[in-house]
Amino acid sequence: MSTDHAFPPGFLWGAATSAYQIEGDPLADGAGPSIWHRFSHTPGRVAGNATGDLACDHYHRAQEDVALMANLGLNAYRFSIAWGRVLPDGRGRVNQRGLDFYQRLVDRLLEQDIQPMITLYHWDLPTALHDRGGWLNPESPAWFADYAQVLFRALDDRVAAWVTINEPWVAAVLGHLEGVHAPGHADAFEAARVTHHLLLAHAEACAVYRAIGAHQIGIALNLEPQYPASDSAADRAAADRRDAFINRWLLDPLFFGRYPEAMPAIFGPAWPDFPSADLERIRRPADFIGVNYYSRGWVQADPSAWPLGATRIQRTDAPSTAMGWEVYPNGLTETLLRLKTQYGNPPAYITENGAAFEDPAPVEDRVEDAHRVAYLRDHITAAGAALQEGVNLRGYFLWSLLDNFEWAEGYTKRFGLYRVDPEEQRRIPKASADFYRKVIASNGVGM
Ligand SMILES: OC[C@@H]1[C@@H](O)[C@H](O)[C@@H](O)c2nc(CNc3ccccc3)cn21
Repeated sequence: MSTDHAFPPGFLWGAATSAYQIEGDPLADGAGPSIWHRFSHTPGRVAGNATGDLACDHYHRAQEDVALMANLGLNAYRFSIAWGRVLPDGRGRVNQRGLDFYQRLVDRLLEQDIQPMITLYHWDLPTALHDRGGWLNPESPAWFADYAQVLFRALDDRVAAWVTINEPWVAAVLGHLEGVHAPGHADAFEAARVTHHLLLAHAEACAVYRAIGAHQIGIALNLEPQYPASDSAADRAAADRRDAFINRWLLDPLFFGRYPEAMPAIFGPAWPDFPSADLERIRRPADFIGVNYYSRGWVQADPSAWPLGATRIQRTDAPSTAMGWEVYPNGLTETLLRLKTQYGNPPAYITENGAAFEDPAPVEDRVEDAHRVAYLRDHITAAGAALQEGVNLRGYFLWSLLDNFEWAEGYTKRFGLYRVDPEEQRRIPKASADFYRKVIASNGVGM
């Protein structure tokens, strides 16, 4: 069978980044601090006590980075807006200099025929709102809708697609249950309410957009297919629980207006009785689903592992990335096919896909990242296979354009097509950049 999966004309080939991970200078021009600024400046929270103060200095190098995107041949670029740059207090007063940065960025992208896809929230809540309860506050969906409206009015004439929230699951579970992401809470009673308010925030922003917007709006979910480590009934049940916990917890309310039945059993008393009217609002039809795919879960039953009684185990007989995530391209095809067979085949974008590897040192200003080239080739081929099965896939956004601030891992994990070291700020091309340029030029993976 040919592996040359031709993609349809108009398919979007993009790259993805987020504000806190690449911009640097988070308090410039009157910006207000975010929970990631506070978290990364708290000793011991991030590897090497790294912060986003430098990152890729994109706030001052945006023109250079847009030239890189044009040189790759991207026809789309997914980036996020730092809420605190636009609304330093999270609400009310607009910081025009912060908004102007994004106006200029959008205009530069359009000059290069690169379509902007803007993520409104990629985890960097203003501390001013966190100090009022943050996503635990029932007012938080309204705060988000007001912020979204400011951006819709300022930019919707030039922006093809909006993503409301990036990975509500990660924001809630890593930030409020496991405590390894900002704001660093480890409270069983927070994650379910934070997730619910993030979904309501998505719904309220969609409602505002329906009234004033003219393009597309969606949400980006981290979707990870779960497989039992053995065919034992215990492992199969554990994989089902982890599938509900990671995938269906978000998919089912967004598409069916209900949470999976497993959730109250998983969380017990920490699972509130959510009003059905809320679920009806959450079920508002967004225009597309964003799929952030990296790997699959290989799941073993483990009664000691609260709250699931299941753990994701590292396979020793399969290749994995520097994050310890198994390289499993078929999981991308299976995840996309699931959206077709179980969730009504909605318009979908792969809003993130990529890998961190221990890249070799640059030689003559180039990095030979053969592992990443292989990962990308296999996953783009897997996306093409899903298209051939009738999945309503509209685009692919590679994570990431640049090596950047990888959250709690700091700068120790590199996902970029270009190598960046914060202390010197050069953009050193990798072999994967050349590979991706060829994929875009031929609209698919050849041979
Ligand atoms: O880790 C790579 C990227 C990260 O840099 C992005 O900001 C974020 O959107 C992102 N999401 C995933 C997949 N989900 C995930 C699961 C567990 C921990 C962290 C992220 C990977 N990534």
